Amino acid sequence: MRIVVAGGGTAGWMAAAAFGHFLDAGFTVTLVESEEIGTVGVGEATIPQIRMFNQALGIDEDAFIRATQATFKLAIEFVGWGAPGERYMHAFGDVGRDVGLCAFHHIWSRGHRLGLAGPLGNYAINDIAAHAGRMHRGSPLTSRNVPEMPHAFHFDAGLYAAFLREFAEGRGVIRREGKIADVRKEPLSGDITALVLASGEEIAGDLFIDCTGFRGLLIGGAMGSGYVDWTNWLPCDRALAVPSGRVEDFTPYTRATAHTAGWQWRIPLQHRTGNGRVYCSAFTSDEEAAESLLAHLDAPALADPRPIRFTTGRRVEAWRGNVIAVGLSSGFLEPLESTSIHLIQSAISRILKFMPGKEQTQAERDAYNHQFTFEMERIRDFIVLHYHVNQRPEPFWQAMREMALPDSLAERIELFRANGHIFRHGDELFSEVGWFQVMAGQGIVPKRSHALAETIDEADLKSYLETLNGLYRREVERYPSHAEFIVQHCAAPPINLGVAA
Ligand SMILES: Cc1cc2nc3c(=O)[nH]c(=O)nc-3n(C[C@H](O)[C@H](O)[C@H](O)COP(=O)(O)OP(=O)(O)OC[C@H]3O[C@@H](n4cnc5c(N)ncnc54)[C@H](O)[C@@H]3O)c2cc1C
Repeated sequence: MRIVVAGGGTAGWMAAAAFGHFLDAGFTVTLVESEEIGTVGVGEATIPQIRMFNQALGIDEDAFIRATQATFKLAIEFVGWGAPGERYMHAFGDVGRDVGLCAFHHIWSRGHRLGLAGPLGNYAINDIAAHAGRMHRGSPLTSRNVPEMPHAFHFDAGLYAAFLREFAEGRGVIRREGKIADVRKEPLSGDITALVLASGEEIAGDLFIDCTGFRGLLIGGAMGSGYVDWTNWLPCDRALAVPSGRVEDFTPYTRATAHTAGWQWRIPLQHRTGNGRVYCSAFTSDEEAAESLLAHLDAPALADPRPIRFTTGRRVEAWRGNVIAVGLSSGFLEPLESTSIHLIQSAISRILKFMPGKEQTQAERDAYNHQFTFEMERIRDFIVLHYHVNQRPEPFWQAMREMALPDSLAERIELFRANGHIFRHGDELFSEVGWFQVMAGQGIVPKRSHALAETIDEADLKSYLETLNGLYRREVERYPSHAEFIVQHCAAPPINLGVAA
């Protein structure tokens, strides 16, 4: 069985690394990439699932951090999303602890209504550690009543692809440099039989993984799988990315700050900080966006802002014929919750589960595409939630507030407003805890408390919340600072990136 991966960005090299690691005799894996075309070069914040990918491949975490100039990530801080000046964290891991059958979010909501609860983040160890700029890995130091802190990473996308390339080539993946100019097809089935490079060389295969980025060269170009456009719900269509100088005390969290017609990311790495502005071209100009981006850096820019254009949405079919799209070729959701690299990982694990043979059936493709669509739509809803529930005054934000929502999201918000219920649907990515942090963080208050939360004595409720907060705070005080933790375990060699004139 010959697998051909088209494209060598994050998606291409993650796929090649996984195939090289998990598939042995009977499979060959060839990756084709073009240095001339290059990669999108962004995608530097992740969610904790990336650790499962690294662990499955047997990658040592500290070696990976050193190789990619990575830092740890415990949360995303949202600044100005509910209203200008407000801020909250979407922290990884649990918030509080359930009491019997009563979920913590119901307990907190009642405490909040009675004026007995502090901010939600007081009850999430990741939030407390992120605010304090502290880091710890593994079992808590003091007490088994304190949870572990799940973490992810910020890393340099270019260094990550290089790291995975070395890993993949070490496991037999063959890399071919060249520009894909055409494809050969089997006349009856329409399946691709070979990629034709500009040099005339042909690369034959049985299964083609399209990792050609926004171009979607194989899935869209050769196979004609259309695109479902979600611009009506997520109208931001441009981004500007710019690195800035290293900050000494880097935060263990990503920051996403709302601005006039979009938002700005800040991703601190060991050697520099990644920044970018995502914006809606119907509400602001490229010049305004660039000026505002540069005015909100916390260190000098190291280059000129790099423009990127995109259309939010997904492929109608991510698997068509013998082509499966992975990464940006399969669709795009803006990086507000750092989900794209996770979607790559999830697609790779789905491909490995299906592991199509030479004879592929439509039933397999339908099942795969159904799972892909479900996953994308749920994440889409989560991102739309951030935009929709706002009290910001600018025209862009008013339009976001007034837009008609996808039914699946409208139902979810209505249920939460009524009595604080949140239910995870199937194996969607974000749990009740994630949905709750964003709903509460952006100011949605349920009208009624859950009946079980109502039965808790007020004094008990107060003492329970105080105990949890005290326990987590005392634990976090023992942890080293994020910067100290990195020095102790995984400091990367310094890189001098210089400062743009
Ligand atoms: C503004 C922005 C910010 C983002 N931030 C995040 C984030 O914080 N976290 C996150 O998880 N994700 C983020 N993403 C998404 C993330 O960047 C991508 O998911 C990731 O980089 C994967 O890209 P890719 O490999 O699919 O495409 P690319 O990186 O574009 O790679 C495409 C590859 O295909 C090759 N190619 C294309 N055409 C040809 C051809 N004709 N012949 C040969 N080779 C060809 C290219 O050379 C390249 O190697 C962000 C995306 C954008 C746009």
